[in-house]
Formats: sequence, C-alpha cells, structure tokens
Amino acid sequence: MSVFSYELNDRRVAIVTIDVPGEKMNTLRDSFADDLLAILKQGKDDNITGMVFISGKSDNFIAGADIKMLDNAQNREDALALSEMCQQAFFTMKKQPYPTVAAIHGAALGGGLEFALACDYRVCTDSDITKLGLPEVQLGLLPGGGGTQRLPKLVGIQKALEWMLTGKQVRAKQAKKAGLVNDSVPHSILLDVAAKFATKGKAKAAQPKLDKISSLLESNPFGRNIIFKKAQDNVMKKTGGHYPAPLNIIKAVRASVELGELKAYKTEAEGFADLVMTDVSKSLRGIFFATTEMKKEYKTDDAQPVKRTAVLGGGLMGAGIAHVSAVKAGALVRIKDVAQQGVSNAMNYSYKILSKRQKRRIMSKAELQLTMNKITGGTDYTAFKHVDMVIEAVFEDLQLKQSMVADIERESREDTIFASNTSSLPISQIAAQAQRPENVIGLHYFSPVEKMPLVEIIPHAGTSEKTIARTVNFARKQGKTPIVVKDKAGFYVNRILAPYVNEAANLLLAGEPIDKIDQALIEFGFPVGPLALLDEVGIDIGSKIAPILEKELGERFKAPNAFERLIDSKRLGRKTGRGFYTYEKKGKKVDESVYELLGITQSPRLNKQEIASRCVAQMLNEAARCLDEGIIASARDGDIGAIFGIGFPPFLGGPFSYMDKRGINKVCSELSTYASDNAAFTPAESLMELAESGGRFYASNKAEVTLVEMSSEDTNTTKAVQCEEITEQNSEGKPA
Ligand SMILES: C[C@H](O)CC(=O)SCCNC(=O)CCNC(=O)[C@H](O)C(C)(C)COP(=O)(O)OP(=O)(O)OC[C@H]1O[C@@H](n2cnc3c(N)ncnc32)[C@H](O)[C@@H]1OP(=O)(O)O
Repeated sequence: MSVFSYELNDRRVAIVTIDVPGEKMNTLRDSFADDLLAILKQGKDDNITGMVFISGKSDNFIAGADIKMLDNAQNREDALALSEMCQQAFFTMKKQPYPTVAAIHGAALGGGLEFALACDYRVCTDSDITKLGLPEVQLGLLPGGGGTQRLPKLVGIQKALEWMLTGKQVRAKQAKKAGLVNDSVPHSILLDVAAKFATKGKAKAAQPKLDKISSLLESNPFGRNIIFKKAQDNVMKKTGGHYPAPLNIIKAVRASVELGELKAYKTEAEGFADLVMTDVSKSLRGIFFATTEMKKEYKTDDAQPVKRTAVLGGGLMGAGIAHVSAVKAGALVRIKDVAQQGVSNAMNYSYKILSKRQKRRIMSKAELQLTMNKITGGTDYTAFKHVDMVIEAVFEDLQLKQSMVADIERESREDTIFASNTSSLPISQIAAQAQRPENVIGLHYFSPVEKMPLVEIIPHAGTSEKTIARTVNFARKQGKTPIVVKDKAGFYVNRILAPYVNEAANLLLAGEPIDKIDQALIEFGFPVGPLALLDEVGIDIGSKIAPILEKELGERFKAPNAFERLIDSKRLGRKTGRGFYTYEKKGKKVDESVYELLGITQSPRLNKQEIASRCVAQMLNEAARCLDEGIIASARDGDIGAIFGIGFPPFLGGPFSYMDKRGINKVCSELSTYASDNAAFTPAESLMELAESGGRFYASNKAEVTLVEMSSEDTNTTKAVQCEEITEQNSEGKPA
C-alpha cells in the first residue's frame, strides 16, 4: 500500500497526501522511493500543472528516514544503497516537467527536509510545532538524501554548515528569513498557498540571501577554504575526534562546491554509509530509541496536569525551577523565599534569560512580558491554596524540609504535591511526619536547571501512583527527561558521581597533577574533568553530601579529608573565585597553592589512560550496584541518567552499554586489580555474575560493536566530545 494518495484539483494541481499507515509519524521507509516514483509518473501521465505534497498527519510532515531501517543495514553496502535510493528518488522528483511544492506543518526533519529541499517550492505553517532541520549529526550521521548538497545552495555554506553540524531545528520565521522556505502562512491556508505555488511553473535556482562579507567569502575558493578550515578546527576542538559525523558533513559540503554533481553526491552517500556502520552512530541511535521509549512510561490519562506551581527558595536552583516551570511548562509560578530579595533574584534570573532571547529576536517584548507575568512571589503563603505542586529548593536540612511539608499541608489543598529537590536526603525521611505522605515525592534537578536535560523522580514507599504520574508528566512539560529512581541516599546520579570524584581526589593526593587528572577524563569524553566539576558544584556542597552518603551507604563513600582543608581556606570553587583552580577574567588556571595546602608532593606515576580508567571504573561499578539494588529500573535508565545528568560520553552509549562493549569480564578483572589496594573497587555482584556467565546488561545486539581500546598515545591526541546539542546541555552543567 502506497504512503501517497493522489487527488487532482480544478487547476490540474495534484494534491498528494503523505500518510504512513498505522503510524503516528511519517518516516521514509523501504518502499517510499518506489511509491514516490509511481506518483511522480502518474502526475506526468496526467499532464498536471504541478504537484503539492502535504502530510496526512495532524502534527508532522516527515520526521526523516526511518531510523529502525538504518539499524537493519547489515553492512556498508546496505547503508550506501539506502542513501543512493533517497538521492535517486529526489533527483527524479527534481527533474519532473511540472513544479513540486512541499506544504509543511509540523516536523520536517532529516530525510523529511531533504524531501522538501528537492521540491521546487516549500511553504510552511507559522505554527509553533513546525520545525525544519537536518538533525542527523545527533544520530552520528550526515544527511544522506542530498541535504549536504542542496541546503548550502539555498541558505549559504556557513549557515548550512552551522545547521548541519549542530542539528539545529529552525522555526518558520527563521526558515523564511534564511530562504529555506518560500513562504510561511497560517495552517488554515497552507494548502491553498501551496497549490498557488504549484501553478507558477518550475522554480529558478535560488540564490542564498547573504550579507556582503559572507557573499565575498563564499564566492571564491580562498574564502571557502577559510570557512572549511575554521569549521574543521571548531569540530576538532569540540569533538576531539570522537565523533566522525561532523567531519564527514564538512567533507560532503566541500564536495558540493568543489566537485561535479556526480562526485559530490557520491561523497555524501559514501560518507553516510561509513557513518551508519560506526559504533558512535549505533550508540547515539540507541539513545534516541531509549528516550523515545521513556516518553511513553508513567503516562496515565487521568493524571491531572500541573498548571499552578510554587517554588520554595529563590536561590539558583529555585530560580531555575521557576524558570522552566513558567517558560517550558507554561505553568503559573509563585516563588516563596524568607527574604523579598530572594524572590527578586529568582525573578531576575528568568528575566535575564528571556531578555537574551528577546535581543536575539527569538521572542517579542510582548511575549517576554506575558511570560514574566506568570511568575510572582512573596515571603508568605499567599496563593498556595491554588497550587497543584510545590517544589522545595532550600538547603539540605532534614528538619527544615519536614517543617515545610507541614506548612504546605496546612496552606495548600489536599491533593497538592510536595516535591523535594533534595540531592541526597531520603524522601521517606522528608515524608516521615507528613499527614498526606502519598503527595510527597523527590524531584531532583541538575544545575543549571534550564540547560540540564535530566531530572530524577524519587517516590518513597508511600507515594501514590497518581503523584508519580503527575510529577513525571510535569517534568516532561518542563522539557526534561525524567528517570524514576529508588529512594536511597544519593539516588542514582550523585551516587555514581561521588566515587568517581573521590577517586580523582585520591589520585591528586597520591601526587597526580590537577590538570592532568581533569584532562584525562576530558580525553575519555566527559565535557569537564572531575576536579573542575567539583569546583563548579561547590566543594562545600560536595562535602555536605559526602557524609550523608557515607552514613547511608558505607565507608566507600568517605570523602578524602583534603576537602575540609580546602573549605577552611575558603576555596569553595568557582563561586569564591578559587578551588582547585583560580577563576579570573582571563580564565581559569590551576591553583598551585592547593598542593602545598594539602601537603602534596607532585609525583606523577600514572598515564592519562590509567587515571581515566580508575575514575571511570568507580563509576561503572557503582552504576552496576545501583542496578543490583533496584535504584534504577534498568540499564537503559542508568545509561540515560549518566549521559544526561553527568555528561557520560554519549558516543559510548552510557555506562552499561560501555561495559557491554568492553566485555564484563574485562571490566571485572580491571576492578579486581584495583581492589587490591582499595576495597571500594571490589566488583559489584551483578558484574561478577555476568563475568562468570558471559552475560551482558543488554540482551539485544544494541551494544554488539567492537570497541577499540585506546592506547596511551591515542589518549594524548583525543579530546572530550559531545555532539553539539548534548555539549550545550551539559558543558556548563553540574550535578547538585
Ligand atoms: C537519509 C537521511 O538523511 C537520514 C535521516 O533522515 S535520519 C533521521 C533524521 N530525523 C531525526 O533525527 C528525527 C527523529 N525524531 C525526532 O526527533 C522526534 O521524534 C520528533 C521531533 C520528530 C517528534 O518528537 P515527539 O513528538 O516527542 O515524538 P516521539 O515520541 O519522539 O516520536 C513518536 C514516534 O515516532 C517515531 N519516530 C520519530 N522519528 C522517527 C524516525 N526518524 N525514524 C523512526 N521512528 C521515528 C518514534 O520512534 C516514536 O515511535 P513510537 O511511538 O512507535 O515509539
């Protein structure tokens, strides 16, 4: 059955509806090329004036090639054939004697936008749900259906590179301004406007709308060389060579201006085929499917939406939570702080972020004002009777939090949820004296809240299913990926982070230099090293969490005593201008006086690979323990939590995928070696069992890839990598 249906209007314009049967989302599947060729031929046979493609789905045009189909490619030849099939079908469309028009409402992404690029005209709706982009890089791929060839011709080389290297998705206004679409219109007239374009005859080759400097740079080989060199340098700086897709994108775009059409398209198809088969792309595709699957969980029809919220505490976390609640979730937010200044600071936080958006013309002044109107605040409980959820973000003090539960039970409704942003205290203790413990839940954000994609949701034994579902749904509305974790000190993210950071501190105390330790983990693929991360979080914050973890979980969580001496000397991290590093306008540099303060004689003994191995081994082991104890429900949740919460290298697929790839027995024997001088490395039970049985965490072939072990020379030349989107979310991010 064809995905296209065809109808002629009174001006002999064929209206072709794209509708993949039985699916929510249109994607390009195996049969699409044959279906397209058949419909194009019918148009020719009918001697039509033009053809309009419109989606039969209510909220998407085409979301790209079917990613599952890519997973079915057995080898490079299969992947090459997929790309060539797309290219050929779009060439045929381009060559039709009649004009073709893409009428876009909703997502036109990847192969979906490439489809539209091959049409003569593109019209999109001005709706908020309309987004256009080539996000293949986020899957470790390049646009393999002519996107690397057609986009630069339409919007210019620099813009096309920027969009493809970041996977940026643009909305109607920006698409029109850049020349990506011919018009943007209200949904109600989309088809009429598109049908008019279809009567205009074939389109002439468009010229990109460039300013003088860009036009000068892009129009001559010397200028283009500068552009490509700069793009390449930036990519290497950001990815350190861990991600091959951006380099292949640059190569294919370069081919589009330097080689003949045939060779250039071949460069694109071959680059695509190489990438489909890489471990990196397999890992990134795994992340896409994991997050898609997670979106379906804890969805109940009767979950009452959270429309009014209150935030207790106007500090950095409270301000961030208020911001995402109002801006992303569209909720009304009431901030309560003990001081009016705290409320003002929190409101100012949002205002600053929104003002930047207004300056960049992403939002209008009126929109800014409307959004700010959603956030109010005060020092008492005014308006708390109306709120659906209260999120507390005050400091880690059990009694204070318990008294807040009592206040909210008195001041709010019977069904108001009390969510605690605690990073370490068990929720059962916070709920211990609650009258309505079923309403109490943990909702742990990461800082900066508006950038970090993860939240941990922590029900205690008495939390109701309804409270869990409402909280999960609200977190999703805030733009977060939630993982539901068990109520035990440190939950998941801080629990796997603490031993990793402690190991870094142990290595420092054993004489390894600060910058070498951080660099080792950056080269492994983390966005920031563990000591710099501690500086970001605040050494005082880390040292407050450590005793809670030690008390609840045991000796292996004991933080090195060194931290206290740093705190006594007012070295709390970035916020005080000094920690392991000093922070000045010129940038950060290692604070050499730390060595003397801690009585360390620098005596580097390990290479960077060994340093990274020891720190990462602690994290992997603790992640496995969390799975053993049911802190996380699955290896999948553990992978997503580590990637989105800490910035565990996405190209490795998360700690569990990484262990599968390396081989559990290898991980286990490495841990056992390290355990000879530090019992904290003793392998988790599940690791020992899996090592013995030859098992793995994922039953599927998800991680069935060979991991090239890095040699120590390699580690000197490789650098931290994130695909752009994930870097942006994590590089400034820090658990709290
Ligand atoms: C040759 C080409 O250059 C190669 C390519 O095109 S590669 C693909 C490039 N496209 C993409 O990366 C887009 C991927 N999709 C998305 O980002 C998001 O799905 C979206 C923004 C389109 C919509 O998000 P959202 O509304 O939250 O819906 P979401 O839950 O993600 O997806 C709904 C369903 O569509 C599926 N889906 C979306 N895009 C898909 C794709 N490209 N392939 C296969 N399935 C896809 C999801 O798996 C999910 O399926 P399910 O309900 O059966 O589990």
